Amino acid sequence: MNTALTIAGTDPSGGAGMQADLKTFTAMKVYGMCAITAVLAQNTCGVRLIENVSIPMVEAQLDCVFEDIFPDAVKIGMVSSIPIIEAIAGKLRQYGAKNVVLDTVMVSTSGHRLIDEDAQSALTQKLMPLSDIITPNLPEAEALCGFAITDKASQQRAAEKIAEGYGGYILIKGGHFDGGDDMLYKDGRVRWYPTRRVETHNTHGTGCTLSSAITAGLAKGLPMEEAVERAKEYITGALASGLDLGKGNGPVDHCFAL
Ligand SMILES: Nc1ncnc2c1ncn2[C@@H]1O[C@H](COP(=O)(O)OP(=O)(O)OP(=O)(O)O)[C@@H](O)[C@H]1O
Ligand SMILES: Cc1ncc(COP(=O)(O)O)c(N)n1
Repeated sequence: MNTALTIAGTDPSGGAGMQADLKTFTAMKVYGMCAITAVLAQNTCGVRLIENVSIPMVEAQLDCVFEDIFPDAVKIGMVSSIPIIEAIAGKLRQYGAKNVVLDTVMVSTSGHRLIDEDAQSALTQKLMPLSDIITPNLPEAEALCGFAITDKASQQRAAEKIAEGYGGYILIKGGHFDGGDDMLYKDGRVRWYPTRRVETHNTHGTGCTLSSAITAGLAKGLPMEEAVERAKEYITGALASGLDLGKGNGPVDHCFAL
């Protein structure tokens, strides 16, 4: 069985963070593992409290995984502080982690900041160089490229700008364009993944789910373009299934195909 590790924060209501990642790994028949960076009190309505895990605990969790069950792919989700980012970068380098997917989590759907403002540059300087793909949404891509993205042409220019300091794949998700398409970019090559828009407010954790589905595909040995294609099919199916839970933006149905 192929194996995947997520390094992420928690969501006790089960729709985002490591809970979403592990459900996605399981639904895609990959053995899922998890190192927790922060414990969050959150639900479909919003984030109430965040407690970062200590650095020795982050490092020890990663040692436990890498020394025992070496993951075929690794996803990095919420990493909120500079010391946590540095600890993760050190361990990924020490163990030679492969197939690294970096979901550049900055702000939750509910508008809560999930990364310290001063940690954003550590994310780009320390974790991006270790990643095979980054998966920013539109606001995150704007933060990375430094200008506004208003249409497909500027979405592509943003990827070109981000690529000036980064050699991996860049997937700029178009979800925040009200059903815009996702764009995969590398070395001047562009591939668009059309979005079949689902009319729903239940979108909590879509970014987490898409990036962990890509991670599962890479763990199975799929080439990047195919891993993104399968992941896009998976998130569309999970949204379209019609699960309706919670009082806010509900979770997607990770188990729609089981
Ligand atoms: N209503 C929708 N219908 C179809 N696909 C959607 C919808 N909303 C989001 N998606 C898809 O879900 C994926 C993640 O999208 P989005 O751009 O919302 O990322 P995100 O902002 O990181 O997600 P999150 O809500 O977890 O923060 C993309 O592939 C996007 O096209
Ligand atoms: C632990 C954790 N990681 C990531 C997200 C972003 O997901 P969303 O933007 O859908 O709230 C989240 N809410 N919680």
